[in-house]
Amino acid sequence: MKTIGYLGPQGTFTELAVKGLFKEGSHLPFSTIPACMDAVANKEADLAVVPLENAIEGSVNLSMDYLIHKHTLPIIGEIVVPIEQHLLVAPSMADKWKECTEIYSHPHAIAQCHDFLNKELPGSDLQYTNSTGAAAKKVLEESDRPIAAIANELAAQKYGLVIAQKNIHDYVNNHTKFVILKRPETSFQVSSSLKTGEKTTLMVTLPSDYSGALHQVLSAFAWRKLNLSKIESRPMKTGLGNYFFVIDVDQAMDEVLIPGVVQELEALGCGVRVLGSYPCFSLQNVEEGAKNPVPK
Ligand SMILES: O=C(O)C(=O)C[C@]1(C(=O)O)C=C[C@@H](O)C=C1
Repeated sequence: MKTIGYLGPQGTFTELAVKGLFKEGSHLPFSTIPACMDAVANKEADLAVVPLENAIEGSVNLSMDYLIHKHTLPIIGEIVVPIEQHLLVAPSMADKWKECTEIYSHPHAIAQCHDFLNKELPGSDLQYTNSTGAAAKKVLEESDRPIAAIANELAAQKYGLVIAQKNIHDYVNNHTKFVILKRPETSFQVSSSLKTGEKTTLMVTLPSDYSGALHQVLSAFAWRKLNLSKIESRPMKTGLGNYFFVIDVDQAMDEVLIPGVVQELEALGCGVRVLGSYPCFSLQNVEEGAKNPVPK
């Protein structure tokens, strides 16, 4: 039976992703994203599920940077989860939620709700936690104080809180993409009826900064008619102006086209690392009850 590490505690969106995709195996919460990835590298867990990108707030840089700079953990799957942020308070604060002076949540969750917070709770202190689940737990632990958490329905159930305001995220179509990581030497694969497609993710570094360098990189994909669904630059952390690119190709690794791109880029002097070629899944059309199961 495999152990799946996730960003905990119970009641996070990452737990929803894990519960949606893995019907078997034991689910092990970790309090930070790095701890989750360390657990796979150290063989404490077989797989890790961590958030990578949100539709409103963009990339979860901590996950991406840790993957690039700390551990070489291949991506073996991606799962997209619809995100509904709610304002949770202790039952005694249900009718007095406007009196809350401190709002706790993960930085991404707070960023998804800035309009709501400005309008409904102006002047409140925004306090960052490692996850939305940790924020809900904090509200339970300090239920005698006027504090609230931004978190999901599962967290409300788990920590005995009430939803004072539902769907407080500023834009509809809020989704977060999570990736599933394994150790290089293991051979786990993820399969599920929730599959929506396949993807290959490459990390590319340029040999030096010269005019047209990125254009040359992109042409290697373009003339092969390989569709890219994402390109993002992140600092190499070696000095100002030094970047690497993370490129998502809209198809699985094949025997000709993607290896051809890799060879062409290497011939140009680029560094190329395949971060993974993997199936993509989505919880978008899963019924509410299955998406937000009440924890046992
Ligand atoms: O805190 C959680 O519940 C998480 O799973 C983390 C996370 C994130 O890192 O973006 C995941 C989804 C939401 O976008 C908010 C927070």
